[in-house]
Amino acid sequence: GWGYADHNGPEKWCENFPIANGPRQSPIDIQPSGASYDESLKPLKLQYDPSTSLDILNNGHSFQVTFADDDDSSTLTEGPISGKYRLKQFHFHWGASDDKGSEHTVDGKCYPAELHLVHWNTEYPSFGEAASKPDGLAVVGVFLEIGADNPNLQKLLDAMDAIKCKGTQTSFTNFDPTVLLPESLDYWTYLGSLTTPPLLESVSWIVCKQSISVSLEQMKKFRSLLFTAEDEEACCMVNNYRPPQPLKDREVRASFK
Ligand SMILES: NS(=O)(=O)c1ccc(-n2ccn(-c3ccc(F)cc3F)c2=O)cc1
Ligand SMILES: [Zn+2]
Repeated sequence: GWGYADHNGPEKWCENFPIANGPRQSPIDIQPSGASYDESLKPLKLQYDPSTSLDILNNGHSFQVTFADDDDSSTLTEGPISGKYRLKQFHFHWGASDDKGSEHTVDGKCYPAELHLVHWNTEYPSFGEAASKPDGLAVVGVFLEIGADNPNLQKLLDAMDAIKCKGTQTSFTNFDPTVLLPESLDYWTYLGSLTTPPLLESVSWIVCKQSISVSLEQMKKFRSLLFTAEDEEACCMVNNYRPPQPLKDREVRASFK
C-alpha cells in the first residue's frame, strides 16, 4: 500500500492514483503576495459539540480523532463555502525534525506540523458520497509552530500511548477541537484535493494564516508514534507529509488585507 517511504511515497502515488498529476492537487506553496484579498469572503463559523468526539486512531498514516456525523452538531459554515459542512475527523502531518512537516508552505516556509479538520457537505448523503464531488469537502488547515507547551494538545498526547501502533484506537470523548484553533481565523482559500490517496479533487482548502504553538517535547511525542503494526519491525511515524504541488490554473484568495 501507499506510504511515505521511498518505495511507496508521494513520488510513486501517481502509479496507482493518476489524479496525483491532476489540475487541482494539494498541498500548495501559498505566496501571500500572489493571493487576492476578497472582501466577499465571510469569517469562518465553526460550531463544534464536544460530545460528538468518538475515538482516536492510528491508521498507519497519521493519528486521527473521529466524530459522530449523523446530525449537525459539529459544523463549519460561512467562510468561503456555501451551505453546511459536518466535521468528520481531524488529524496531523509532521516531520522528523522541526524544519519540515507541514504540507502547505508559505513563501517556501515549512512548519513542523499541520492540523487538518475535515468536513463534508451535507448537500450529499454521506462523507463517502461527498468525497467524490468537487464541492464535497472542506478542510481547515492550521500550522503548528515550535514555541511554548500547548496545553490544548495535552489530551491528544496523553492518548498516544494507547495508539502507538498502526490499527490501534481508543475512546476519545468530550474533546472540543475549537481549542486547537488560533485566535485569529484569517485564512487563505483555494480549490484542491485530499493530500493522500485517493487524492480526490473535492476539497475547498481553508488555511489559517496564524499558527498555534507546540513545544519541542510535544513534537517528540508525535514522533514516537509508529507507521507499523505491533507485529512488524517498528518504523517511526514521521515525515507523513506530501510536498507542495503545482498551482496550475488556480487562484488563492485571502480573507484579510
Ligand atoms: N490530508 S487531508 O487532505 O486532510 C485528507 C487526506 C485523505 C483523506 N481520506 C483518505 C481516505 N478518505 C476516505 C475515507 C472514506 C471514504 F468513503 C472516502 C474517502 F476518500 C479520506 O477522506 C481525508 C483527508
Ligand atoms: Zn491531512
